[in-house]
Amino acid sequence: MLERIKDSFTESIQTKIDAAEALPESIAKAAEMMVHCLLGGNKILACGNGGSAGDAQHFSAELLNRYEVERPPLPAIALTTDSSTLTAIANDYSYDEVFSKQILALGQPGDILLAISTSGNSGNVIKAMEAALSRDMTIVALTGKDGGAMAGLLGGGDVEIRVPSNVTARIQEVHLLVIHCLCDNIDRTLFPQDEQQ
Ligand SMILES: O=C(CO)[C@@H](O)[C@H](O)[C@H](O)[C@H](O)COP(=O)(O)O
Ligand SMILES: [Zn+2]
Repeated sequence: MLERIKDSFTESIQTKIDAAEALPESIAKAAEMMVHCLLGGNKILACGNGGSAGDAQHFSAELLNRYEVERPPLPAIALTTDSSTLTAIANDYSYDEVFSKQILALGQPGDILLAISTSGNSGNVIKAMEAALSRDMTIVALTGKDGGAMAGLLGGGDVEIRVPSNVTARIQEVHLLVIHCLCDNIDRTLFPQDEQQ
């Protein structure tokens, strides 16, 4: 078991080293899109399943509260938290529509969907992307593996941040780092401070 634990650390570190080579440009582009969105008075909607639902909530909490810099709250909504809405949509329609119906209600042109899936194949995240596109929103997709069906839905104005790994847990571990990089970029672009490095 000790060996398995050490192997998990090694694998996680290696995935982050690989991601540090592959992802900075797409993370910077996503952060730029988010800054532009927020400066325009728009908001960011986030969704995902399981661990990725936690990531969506982690992201919205950093924006609504704060990341590292003292600054005003920024507008973001995790679509994963309202159990009444989620159960009603899943019960009356289908689980695939739990995010898309919320986006059709709340999404405005210029808003961003942060769509998180390690496989890129979660049906409700795919439907969320379709709903976002129908609302003239742009998409930042956090994926892994081969990008799945999500990769094929993205247009030129969207960005995919695909973690170079086939292991769900390792991909999730990098997704969290990517989310913190996005928050850091947003903070430092919108609220530059002398004492920041
Ligand atoms: O956290 C984990 C696995 O580490 C799980 O809860 C995982 O997020 C769930 O199985 C998700 O349903 C996987 O969905 P996805 O990443 O393929 O979109
Ligand atoms: Zn997990």
